[in-house]
Amino acid sequence: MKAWLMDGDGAESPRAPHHRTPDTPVSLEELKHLGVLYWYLDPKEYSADDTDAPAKKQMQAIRAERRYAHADEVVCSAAGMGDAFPAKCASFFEEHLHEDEEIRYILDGSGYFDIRSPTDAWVRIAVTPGDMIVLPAGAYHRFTVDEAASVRAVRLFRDAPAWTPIARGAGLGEGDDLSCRKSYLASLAGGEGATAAS
Ligand SMILES: CSCCC(=O)C(=O)O
Ligand SMILES: [Fe+2]
Repeated sequence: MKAWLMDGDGAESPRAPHHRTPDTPVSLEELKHLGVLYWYLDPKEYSADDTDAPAKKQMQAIRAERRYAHADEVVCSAAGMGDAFPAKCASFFEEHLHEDEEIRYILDGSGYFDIRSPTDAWVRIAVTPGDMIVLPAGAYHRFTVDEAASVRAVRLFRDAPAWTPIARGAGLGEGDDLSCRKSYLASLAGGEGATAAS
């Protein structure tokens, strides 16, 4: 996992890295201030079916602690999605939030999760196999594959899955009015988040 502040909003070419010049890395500590959680679970030691595989055990421990009852797999590629791939990519890349955490464990391929900094800059988080990431409820974010255009990931969820993305409206949009958004903003203001990755 690597993260950096993006140069611009990436709208013209979502799959390009969009590093600033000079590069402006964002540390794991700064991501923590944004409410992002991160683990590395060695993908060579992960098996979906073998509960004795070390990385699977680690995942089970995280799931138990954080009450992630639901798990499934998502394949995001032309091969995996066929004709639906371009439209799916477009919808993943629309800025949105969820009322619950977004949890992903990368199995194959790579991609970018983008999350807003407290000053509304985009922080780009590059993920590769072994990366397990949690984006907090109420945080505006988006996802894109990178130039290799393929990713396979485990999706985890508390209770029954509700993947509904809530778009950021213009001004006082839908997302801005939700209690999860207000809680998230309060968590930033209460910590050192207000100065992180700005
Ligand atoms: C790396 S997971 C693919 C994208 C996705 O599931 C999402 O954005 O919700
Ligand atoms: Fe999302």
